[in-house]
Amino acid sequence: MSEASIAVHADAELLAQAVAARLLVRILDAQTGRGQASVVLTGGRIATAVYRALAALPAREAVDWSRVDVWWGDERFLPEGDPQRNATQARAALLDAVPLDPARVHPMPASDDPAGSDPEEAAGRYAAELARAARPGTAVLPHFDVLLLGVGEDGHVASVFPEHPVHYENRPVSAVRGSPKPPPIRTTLTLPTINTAEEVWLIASGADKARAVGLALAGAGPVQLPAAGVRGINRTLWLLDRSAAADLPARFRSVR
Ligand SMILES: O=C(O)[C@H](O)[C@@H](O)[C@H](O)[C@H](O)COP(=O)(O)O
Repeated sequence: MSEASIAVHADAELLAQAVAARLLVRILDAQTGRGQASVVLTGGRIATAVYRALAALPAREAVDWSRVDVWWGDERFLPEGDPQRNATQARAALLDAVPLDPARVHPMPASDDPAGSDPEEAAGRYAAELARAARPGTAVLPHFDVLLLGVGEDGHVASVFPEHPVHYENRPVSAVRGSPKPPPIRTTLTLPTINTAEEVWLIASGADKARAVGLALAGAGPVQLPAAGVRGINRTLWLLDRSAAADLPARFRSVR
């Protein structure tokens, strides 16, 4: 498990541009190293701004998009194509603009999925899809090169909310009912699943995130503040704008 490192950019727009450039390089590096890349997307405003910025980078053409696996860290349990679905937003911002192999794009199930409309079963189906892509042997999860997370004002990441029963879920993917952020029903990777990624990037912009970011980096408990429980295997990178970095603990202040 890696220690946190932090990069601070002037404002939300520059943050989105910088994260997009880093993500492009991360994908290229993964493809250079192992012939393919695996990215886990999330939802929310800053993540969508990153996807849009990546779609606008001319160097996106250097990526072999047919060898990129796309997974999701969480999803809002709504019908296919609903504009609030994280997958719908990612498609509009980036995925429809690059030549991905549709077989390597793995959205979480929609609420009107022909296989069934029960969120717990949907979480189970996604876990099975992950397992099918797992490395040979006993692994139940594929390799994730980089997993993106937004951070909520309450410190949630993906759809893991403070004090929510999802913290006690043993399966790799969980249904979430009663989400404090609408819509109330979601599916999410659990924190232990998130923490199998080689790199986890937590992206936050705006003054309303400063408290949660500060508490997470000060070592709050993960049940109270889920962002505090996130660690990538090789790297845990916090990507902040200046407003979100306003309450960093003293030992991190030099990065501002
Ligand atoms: O589906 C979602 O809503 C998310 O995946 C959620 O975890 C999001 O990333 C954060 O709430 C940050 O969202 P903002 O960037 O919009 O604040």
